[in-house]
Amino acid sequence: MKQYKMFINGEWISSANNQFIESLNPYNREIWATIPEAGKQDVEKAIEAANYSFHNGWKQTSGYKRARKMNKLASLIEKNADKLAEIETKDNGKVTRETYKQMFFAARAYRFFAGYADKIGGETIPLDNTEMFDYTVREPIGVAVLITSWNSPIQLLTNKLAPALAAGNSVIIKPSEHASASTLEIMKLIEQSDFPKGVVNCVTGGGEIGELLTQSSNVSKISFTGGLNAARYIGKNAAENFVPLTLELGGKSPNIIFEDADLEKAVPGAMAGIFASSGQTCIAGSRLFLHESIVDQVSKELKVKSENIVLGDPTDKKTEMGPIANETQYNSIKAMLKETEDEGAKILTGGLAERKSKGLFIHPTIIVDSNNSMKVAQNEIFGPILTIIPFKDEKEVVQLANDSIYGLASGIWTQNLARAHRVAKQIEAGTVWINTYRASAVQAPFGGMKHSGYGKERGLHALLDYTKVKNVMIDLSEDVRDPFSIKI
Ligand SMILES: NC(=O)C1=CN([C@@H]2O[C@H](COP(=O)(O)OP(=O)(O)OC[C@H]3O[C@@H](n4cnc5c(N)ncnc54)[C@H](OP(=O)(O)O)[C@@H]3O)[C@@H](O)[C@H]2O)C=CC1
Ligand SMILES: CCCCCC/C=C/C(=O)O
Repeated sequence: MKQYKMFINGEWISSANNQFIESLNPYNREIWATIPEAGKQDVEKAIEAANYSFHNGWKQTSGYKRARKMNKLASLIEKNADKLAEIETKDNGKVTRETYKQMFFAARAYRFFAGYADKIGGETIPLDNTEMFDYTVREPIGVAVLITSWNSPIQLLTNKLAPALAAGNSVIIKPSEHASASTLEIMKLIEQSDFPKGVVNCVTGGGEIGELLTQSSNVSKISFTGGLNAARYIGKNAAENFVPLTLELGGKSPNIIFEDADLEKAVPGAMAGIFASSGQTCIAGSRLFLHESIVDQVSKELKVKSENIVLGDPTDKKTEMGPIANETQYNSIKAMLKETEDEGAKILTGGLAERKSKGLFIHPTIIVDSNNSMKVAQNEIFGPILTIIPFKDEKEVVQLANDSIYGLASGIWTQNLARAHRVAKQIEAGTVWINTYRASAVQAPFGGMKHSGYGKERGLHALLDYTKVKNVMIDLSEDVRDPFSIKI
């Protein structure tokens, strides 16, 4: 049994009250590691360490020096990709064919943001009064709290940590209690990358630890990936202390296939949208809108293909879908499937079939005879459940696609260029994929609209979200000013 420790102020520590959480492998349902369960004392220690490091050196460190450490971290991630992928898979059941690739994507992100670290400049601003000189500087915000979910711990962490460090902030990380191990493995690499102690801290434990962190008046930025309920608490806490917030929340993303689409590409695209990661991804294309003329053909193809998906050991390269990441999520998916049947929608394939192995498996499931108002089409399931909804024309499908509280991602499949742009313009979502789905790039800003959150991760937008702008105005004239009137 592996016994992890937390990383606070450059030291590896157990929780002050010696409590811990057990980590369960969702494939064999064996407890394989223990993680410290932090208490108030540990949280306070992390906040103090992060503030001390920020004010005593880190905020004055040059971008070039920050970049060198980040590039070192990137190389270490690449070197340890196998091990990191294996640990992440053990913790959340995501297939290693994806987790392994994600490690190189993470390394790429650290390099991308490292490239920006020594280029965070300001602007000189021409004023109406030409005897005044005005410029801006971008400064790090201070101590950032980074809270992540269990579905892709390293990727979600990287989306936050890379821009936060590039901009010169100190951080306190709180991974999900369901999958903290890979984040703690990253802390080992942080230690080897020569970041000053206290710049990167990681406290582990449940939601109450996140609550304590976000209630603190000694943090200056919060970035959260998770669900709506926790986001509401965090939003209130952030508002109490006027702390800027980035929220990456859920989705119920529309994937639209028009009658003129190249179905050879669109069908695997629809599958990538919902069955990759066993559907446990915020960008899941869980609502598949099919033009009425292709519903029968595409449904049949999807049924056959999804019944051939290889479920099994997530560490086996041949496995396409691993287990559901944890018992809570597994039970929540099962409850939603039951509700779907009660609502009168039909399960074309998959559903609540008994699992043959010990693991927490849910078969790839396709729902038909449903409409966009049903709960299965409105509630985020975070599992391999695809709802097929027919549509008549462009106008109707845009209205249906936007009829959701969420606005994270979307897909459009068509060979008509004008239609692709027209629909992209009308869709209320932070990401629109055209003739692809679940494609990723470190340069492209990612983040939701509506209840999917606000703020951006990845790309230059993410970096700027970890900076604050200061304006400096200098009077170059020899004038003695009128004290009782504004100077313009
Ligand atoms: N937009 C995006 O980029 C992504 C969004 N998500 C969304 O995340 C959700 C699923 O993740 P899940 O982990 O179950 O979500 P939760 O909101 O339950 O948890 C997310 C993180 O927040 C912590 N947390 C829980 N309650 C609080 C609180 N009151 N204050 C501070 N922190 C808290 C959790 O701790 P703990 O788990 O230890 O209790 C965890 O670390 C889905 O809605 C999904 O769509 C997921 C991936 C990507
Ligand atoms: C443009 C894609 C960004 C995805 C960020 C979070 C998703 C995690 C996952 O799919 O596992």
